[in-house]
Amino acid sequence: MSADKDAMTTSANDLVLDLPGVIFQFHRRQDGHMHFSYLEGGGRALATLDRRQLAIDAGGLLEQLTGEHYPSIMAALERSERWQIPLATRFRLTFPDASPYWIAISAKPTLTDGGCLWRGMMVDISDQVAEEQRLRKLCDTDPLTGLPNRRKLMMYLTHQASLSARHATPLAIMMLDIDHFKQFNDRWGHLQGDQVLRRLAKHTQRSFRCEDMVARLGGEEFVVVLPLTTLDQSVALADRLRHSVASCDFGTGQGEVTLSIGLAEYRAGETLERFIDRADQALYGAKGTGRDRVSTTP
Ligand SMILES: Nc1nc2c(ncn2[C@@H]2O[C@H](COP(=O)(O)OP(=O)(O)OP(=O)(O)O)[C@@H](O)[C@H]2O)c(=O)[nH]1
Repeated sequence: MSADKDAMTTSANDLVLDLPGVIFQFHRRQDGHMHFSYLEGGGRALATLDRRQLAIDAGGLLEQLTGEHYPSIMAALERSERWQIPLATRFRLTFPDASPYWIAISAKPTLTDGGCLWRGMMVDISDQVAEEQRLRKLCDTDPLTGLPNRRKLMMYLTHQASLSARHATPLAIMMLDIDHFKQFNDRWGHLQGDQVLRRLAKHTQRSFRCEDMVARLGGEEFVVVLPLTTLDQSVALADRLRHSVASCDFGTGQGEVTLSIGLAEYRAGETLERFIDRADQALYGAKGTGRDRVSTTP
């Protein structure tokens, strides 16, 4: 028999060991007991799993390995069993001292006397998820400063505004703009201008708590979202930032960079456009009354 023919007649049992994932049969009894009655395949994740334990009782180990994803896996099993629809979900497997694996699972349910049996496969999608995360970060990040961009800002602000409206908690935003930046660029050059934008981004981020988001709206305009902060509190924070920036050397000497800052506190029910516009109007108020100042009014 030729080598080609040998390769074609390889049995399914041999093939399964070389799969880049696993095929399985998983049973859940009505009393909640779960086990894998079959689990074979290749791939990095399977090598680290305690298959003997999973064959006897999978519940504890699954809960331990999937952590915060465990409830959503259980909910997906529940839906699949109740409606007899294919199980299709993804989850993270976490092992001590190793990076987590992302696994996609796809299986067909069959009702049995004592519960439900799923037959299907699990595939390691860690590389794909890492790529998705890289692309998402790229979509959400301003390339010059590394700060969240307008898209990310709007998503965060939408979430914070809804929390503020639901819990009646304060939410403020700070709109900041470098004064006479055109003159700065003209005098020191565009590259030095870029350097100022990068350093100001870092400086501003370091000045706030991690739940406050500093984003670049575009040009020399930045926004800081301040959850659980009233207008009065935001005035104090803005003044502190303004003073620290004015006394900082961004590479061309102290006092070369100053900020005008506009502030607004969210009013439940108003649109985000209106909220941002009020902060913008306040910023124009600060520009119109001399710059290097903080304003809450147009
Ligand atoms: N270096 C650099 N400059 C930028 C960037 N984005 C916008 N600018 C410059 O920022 C300047 C903004 O100018 P203006 O809108 O006239 O505002 P301004 O000169 O700061 O004046 P006021 O805001 O009224 O104090 C323009 O010269 C833009 O070219 C950037 O990414 N890098």
